[in-house]
Amino acid sequence: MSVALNTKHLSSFISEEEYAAIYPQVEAAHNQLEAKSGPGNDFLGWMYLPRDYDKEEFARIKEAAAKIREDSDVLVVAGIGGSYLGARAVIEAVKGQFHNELENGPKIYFCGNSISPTYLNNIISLCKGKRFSINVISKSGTTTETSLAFRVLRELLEKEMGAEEANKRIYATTDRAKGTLKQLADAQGWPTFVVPDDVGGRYSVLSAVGLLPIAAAGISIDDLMKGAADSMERFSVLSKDNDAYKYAAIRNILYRKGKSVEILECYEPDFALMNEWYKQLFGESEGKDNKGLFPASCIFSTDLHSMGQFIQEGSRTMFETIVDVKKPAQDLFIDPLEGNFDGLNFLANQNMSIVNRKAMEGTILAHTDGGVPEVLIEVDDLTAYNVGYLIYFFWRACACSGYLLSVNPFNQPGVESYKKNMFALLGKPGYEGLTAELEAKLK
Ligand SMILES: O=P(O)(O)OC[C@H]1O[C@](O)(CO)[C@@H](O)[C@@H]1O
Repeated sequence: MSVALNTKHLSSFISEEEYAAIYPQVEAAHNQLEAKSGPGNDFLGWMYLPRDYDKEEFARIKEAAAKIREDSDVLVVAGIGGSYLGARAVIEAVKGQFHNELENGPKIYFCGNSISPTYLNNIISLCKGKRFSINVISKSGTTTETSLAFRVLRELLEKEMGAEEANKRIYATTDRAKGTLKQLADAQGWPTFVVPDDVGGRYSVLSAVGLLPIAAAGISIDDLMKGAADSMERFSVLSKDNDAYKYAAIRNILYRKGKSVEILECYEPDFALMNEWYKQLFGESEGKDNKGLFPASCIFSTDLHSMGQFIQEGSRTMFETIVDVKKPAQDLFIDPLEGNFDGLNFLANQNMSIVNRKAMEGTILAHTDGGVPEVLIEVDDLTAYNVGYLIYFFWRACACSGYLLSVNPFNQPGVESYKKNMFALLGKPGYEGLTAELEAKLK
């Protein structure tokens, strides 16, 4: 099985009776999802997306990706949140963090995911003098971070390549009909791709939002979708053996026992952006109505040397969910060293992945002794197929987990507060009433 939940380290934290007691609630959450009767039911387009996706658009995505790979040294992807994280997460998980340095295809850079002028200047430097293309991604078409970066990069592209050529190198992924970006794209004749109405940002990686940059990175989107489709077949069925639902149940049981932080962990650094993707997925879905597990993340053994002390002995508020990647993309045989000057010959004559595994096993036992529940999500490897599989697993689990918590897992009203204040402080027309009040608070 590509992805499997392993609960063997949980026996001292959760009893069989507790699993049985929460099951009727899992059943109710499942029924709400399938009947589309729960809160946020207009955002359930992800549920059967790996089967029902737009095949004609999928073919256009592949064509656009092939063109980008042919005519571009650089692809800049402008987007934030769900319009950023999934694409980067899949690319780094499958191709590795150093894909830009090690692969022959176009370099893929992401921007519009902050308001840092330093970051954007660096992106400009990476594009200047290169044959570059832009994929601007925004469902709303109005997100400040994305729009600002896109405005600057579009100008650069037009200056470097002329307006006519620039128009052939801008790919807009946005709403089917509404929004400034859609209007602009139509007026300029840019190829456009659609963020489906019923798919929210954090559930959009398997739409054009993620698929175009992922395909441009040379990853098989067929494999990615096949993995997600197989995962959908398995995790859309109600049963006590449904690992996605069981994971959701575990999260809820632990939350009710005062474990208010979940740390998603992996012993592969290439998973770091998948951690970030997970944080948006669960954070925006569950953190509302003064409820929710705080989604945190670590890469081990790296963070064992920074966060390890806290996890072992700090306040007992967290549990750990470890994504156990069974087979690394590459292994490394450790040769013995004559003289054993570094004292490391006890590690020799085996693959480095074994050392990584022993570090994981030792840590799990130590943290369990420290009172931290340990959940394992086992995945064979980080190929496109299995990453697609994992994505759908987390989607299903998250939706169920949100309903178990009695929140609407598909909205994110809280995100507007910072935007409103920022606009007022920047003097955006329409926000004048708030400006003086906020400025007084800042004095
Ligand atoms: O695709 P858009 O509309 O630019 O939004 C980007 C992100 O911003 C949010 O709406 C939050 O501000 C996220 O939910 C979303 O993924």
